Amino acid sequence: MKNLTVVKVGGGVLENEESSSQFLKAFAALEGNKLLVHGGGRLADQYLLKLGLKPNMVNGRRVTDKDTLEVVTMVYGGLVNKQLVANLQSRKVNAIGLTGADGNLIVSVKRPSDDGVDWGFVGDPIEVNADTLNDLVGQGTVPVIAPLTHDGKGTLLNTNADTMATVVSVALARHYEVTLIFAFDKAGVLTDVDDDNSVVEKIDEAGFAEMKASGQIHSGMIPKLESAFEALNEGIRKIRIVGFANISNEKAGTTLQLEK
Ligand SMILES: Nc1ncnc2c1ncn2[C@@H]1O[C@H](COP(=O)(O)OP(=O)(O)O)[C@@H](O)[C@H]1O
Ligand SMILES: CC(=O)N[C@@H](CCC(=O)OP(=O)(O)O)C(=O)O
Repeated sequence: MKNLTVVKVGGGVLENEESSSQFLKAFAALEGNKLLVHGGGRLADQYLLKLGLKPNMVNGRRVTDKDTLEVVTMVYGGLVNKQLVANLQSRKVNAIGLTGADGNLIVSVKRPSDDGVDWGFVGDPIEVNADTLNDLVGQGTVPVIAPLTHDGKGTLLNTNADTMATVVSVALARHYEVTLIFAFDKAGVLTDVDDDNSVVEKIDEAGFAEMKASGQIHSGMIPKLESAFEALNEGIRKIRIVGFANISNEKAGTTLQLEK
């Protein structure tokens, strides 16, 4: 089977021009088939505030009312996605920018209200059109996917970018040996979130549970690891969580392990 590297890059990297450019340089240099899933949560926060709207995150996911959906559609599907594509084109990577609605790539269902949270226009993916992505990759293009999906009835939905990367990787595992890399603004999973020298080299689900219980792992790292372990259990060959400039360094960052 052919290899494919799926990279997810988060808003912490993209909100800063220098880190964004450093990441894109490293991504452009990756050899072989590749695909990029991007977030942009922190940029969405900035634009929401500029427009007088209040960001509302619960357990790492954004409560998305109608106004917020309009802003995230513009920020993720427009500004961030197209800037990434243009930057990659300048590096001779033939990127093609897509949301989950384009080519019917990802269909999702509106997340039901739970624990008293009305999520609004948040989508949980139920179907990924892996064949279309496979065709694009096969043509030598590099899909760049924004964290927006659709319900098949005309409504766009906001979907967590870590979840997008996971479902895309799992769906493409039918066609490729997939390596999934979460690139972000820390060196990896850390025992001390303020110390980039405290990288945990390998983590399994028991280790994750322990670090979560002790409070060493918190906030955005919880949903990231939850979706990453789901992908590992569904047959993704290798999953790494690593600093944005080190994606091609096999030894850098944290590698997820199946329970022994
Ligand atoms: N143990 C940990 N190791 C590294 N980062 C952690 C840890 N616990 C919490 N975090 C936080 O998780 C953040 C990454 O999650 P998130 O902001 O959702 O990422 P992204 O930028 O990829 O969207 C880090 O910036 C860090 O503040
Ligand atoms: C439903 C939901 O939470 N959607 C996310 C999508 C963007 C994202 O995940 O961006 P990062 O990777 O930069 O965090 C949000 O709007 O924040």
